[in-house]
Amino acid sequence: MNAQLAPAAVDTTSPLSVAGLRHSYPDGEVLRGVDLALAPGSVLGLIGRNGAGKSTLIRAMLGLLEPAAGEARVFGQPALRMDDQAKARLAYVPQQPEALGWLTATQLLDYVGRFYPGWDARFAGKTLERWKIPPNKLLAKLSPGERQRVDLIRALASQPELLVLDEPAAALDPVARRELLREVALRAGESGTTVLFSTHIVSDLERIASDIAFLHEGKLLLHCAADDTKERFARLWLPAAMSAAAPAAALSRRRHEDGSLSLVVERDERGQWPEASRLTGARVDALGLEDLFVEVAE
Ligand SMILES: Nc1ncnc2c1ncn2[C@@H]1O[C@H](COP(=O)(O)OP(=O)(O)OP(=O)(O)O)[C@@H](O)[C@H]1O
Repeated sequence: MNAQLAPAAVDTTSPLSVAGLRHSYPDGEVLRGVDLALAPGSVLGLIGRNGAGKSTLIRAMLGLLEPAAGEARVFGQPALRMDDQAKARLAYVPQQPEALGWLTATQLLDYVGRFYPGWDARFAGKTLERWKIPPNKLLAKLSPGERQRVDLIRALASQPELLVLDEPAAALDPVARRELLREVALRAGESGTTVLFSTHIVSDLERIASDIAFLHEGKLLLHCAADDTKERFARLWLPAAMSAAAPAAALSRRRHEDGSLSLVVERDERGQWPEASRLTGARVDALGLEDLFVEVAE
């Protein structure tokens, strides 16, 4: 478990990792020192509010953007200088579909399939049908959801070892979203595919993520096993008279109109809640993932 991660050296055994990543746009700093390494076969859900920097982080992790500082590695290689073999082992679906609007879905899939040794043409054909994509319509004329589904089919049919999806559910209806999540979970379970997906839909995380990373104001606030969150974090409520006893280390702190305090707290290394929770009148409430996200992101 890592809350407020300390800077780390890049992990060369991880399929995808970054250390000390910083990046700024003219409007200001977006990533302020991110360290993150995916375990092989894990499904990491990257969550954060709109504009938190998720897409920027993903692009930097894949070498599509040169960060101001820090290092990203894919299969142990520097992301900015990945060789073709490494590129063929990964699939990335960006939030915005790539151009190529003059091709039909069938043409696109036939074309890109040639570049991947493990291309599963049968899966591509069957899924086009199952996901009801008009195979012979120009991509430019498809709806955003249909277009996104073509990109997802393209990513999955290449049978990647590493699958990176930036807001994969953004343009999908609930049925398509559920199908996609099922497919991703299947890949991770059966083929050991390592998956990174960004989202702000907490229920998607709960469905398939083995790990979650929470990006907030350019930093990773949490990075832990998804199942751990209920055990490790809670909301501590202290009446006004006890607010001076509030622990200094809290992931969030909110003062109510009556002077009472709500804090998101974490168990210490001995598994104990902060001392203030044992004061008479203090209350510790369990926090679901959605509550945790809302409390900390506010
Ligand atoms: N090319 C760019 N030039 C300037 N600013 C940018 C650029 N790309 C992103 N930004 C800014 O950087 C911040 C982070 O953007 P980013 O797209 O990485 O966030 P995000 O977490 O993926 O957001 P969302 O959930 O809304 O997709 C935003 O404030 C955005 O306006």
